[in-house]
Amino acid sequence: VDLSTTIAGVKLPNLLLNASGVNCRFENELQQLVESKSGSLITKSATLNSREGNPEPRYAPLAGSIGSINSMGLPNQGYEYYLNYAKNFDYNNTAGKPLFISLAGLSLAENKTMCEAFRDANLPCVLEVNFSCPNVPGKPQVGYDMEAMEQALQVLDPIIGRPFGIKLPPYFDIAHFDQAAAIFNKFDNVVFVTCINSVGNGLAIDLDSETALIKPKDGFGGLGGLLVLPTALANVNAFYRRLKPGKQVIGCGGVTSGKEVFLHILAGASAVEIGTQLMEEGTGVFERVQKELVELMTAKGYKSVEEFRGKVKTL
Ligand SMILES: CC(C)(C)CCc1c(C(=O)O)[nH]c(=O)[nH]c1=O
Repeated sequence: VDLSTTIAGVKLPNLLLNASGVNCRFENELQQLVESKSGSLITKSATLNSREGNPEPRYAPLAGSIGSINSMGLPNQGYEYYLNYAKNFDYNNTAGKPLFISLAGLSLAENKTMCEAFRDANLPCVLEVNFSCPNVPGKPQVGYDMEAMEQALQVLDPIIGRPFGIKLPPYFDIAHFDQAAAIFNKFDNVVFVTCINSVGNGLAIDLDSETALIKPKDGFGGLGGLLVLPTALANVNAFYRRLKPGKQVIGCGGVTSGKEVFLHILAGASAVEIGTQLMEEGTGVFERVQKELVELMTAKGYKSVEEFRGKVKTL
């Protein structure tokens, strides 16, 4: 069974990787991913300067293993740490794993500086710009501001100057799928979108203590895990149907087993990320999920993901 795939011109030995933000802030965590059965790895979204992030508790699993909530606040080592990691990365590593770099500038100027630095370094890593990053205070995140998103791409696309991707928040209105896809179709270097980032501003409350689970933002935080699966599949399929040929979708959201990876591929995903389940289970999740996916594909008679990618049937 062939689980390999190619994204932005780089070959992933298998289509599984971590969701940016989980197990990928520090070099030792990234090394664990290199040594795991993932097909590639992505770094924690970087800002210009290093950040400690929000006060803890800032992540919590939800009761009944239905998902997670987080308001990490972009804790990261600053973009130069990840640039240096990318410079020293062994691109010919035994597993042949490519490296993805996530950037989340707190302003367009920050994103410009970081993209220029990566361009000048001319490394084989693939950039993913996190559009869930905040915009002007009081305005919605860039991903929810179509004008700001297009303007950001008009500035960043020529600077990045080669194939890159965008991490997107979930959309819930068909008109937003149409508007966002129309924007991405204008930029030839935008070769993939990663759907979805966490479902924004949920509130998880503990019944016994009558208290929010996490400290930042009065307990408001992004939702992940199984509970976001249908929203993730919809976003993957909406962009799969709307993006020009040659552009791909990386699926993220709700993956706990081989079953959900299969569904993401059926919806149109070319690669699939694991966040909450990786946080809860550790990097062994990649071997388990890969085995389950192979068993499922074999039971269904599929030898490669191409045979069923995007082939979700409708009634
Ligand atoms: C939410 C932001 C802090 C603006 C960006 C970083 C981020 C975070 C985070 O660092 O809180 N958590 C997520 O689930 N997704 C993200 O993209």
